[in-house]
Amino acid sequence: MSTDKIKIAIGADHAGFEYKELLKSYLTDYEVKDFGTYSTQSVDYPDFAHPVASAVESGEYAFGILVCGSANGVAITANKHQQIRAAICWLNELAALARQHNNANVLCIPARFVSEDLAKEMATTFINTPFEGGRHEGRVGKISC
Ligand SMILES: O=C(CO)[C@H](O)[C@H](O)[C@H](O)COP(=O)(O)O
Repeated sequence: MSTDKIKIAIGADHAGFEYKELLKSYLTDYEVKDFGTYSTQSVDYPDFAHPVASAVESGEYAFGILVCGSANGVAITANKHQQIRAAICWLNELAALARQHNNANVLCIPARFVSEDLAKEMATTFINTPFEGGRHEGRVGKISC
């Protein structure tokens, strides 16, 4: 039986693994697919950011959440995908603005720089904040070369 839950693709490297597990347990109102990594063993973040970005880019998943130590690596990787707008957020207001102004579809969380509670708050805010459109529509449209 299909669910009507919002579909979320989540991924992390070893530095984001524990936050990914925390978010999976927290985001029970959504259909969350875990693209790995699956332990704290050192791995390469592109190996997990690309599959999440592709899953969102395909349209199968509404949003992606990527977690690594600084969020820089996963964001740089995800933004290589033409249809991805990945935003690094370290304040809840930034998570809201990424959706409102940039129509971001991937949230990148710096696990080594934010609390567990803030990570959970940002994820919920990101998923539930609509894009404002209006003056932002044209700007976002100019992002893709
Ligand atoms: O974005 C990153 C790298 O640009 C992430 O922060 C990685 O999680 C980090 O580089 C991992 O560092 P480590 O010393 O290999 O754990």
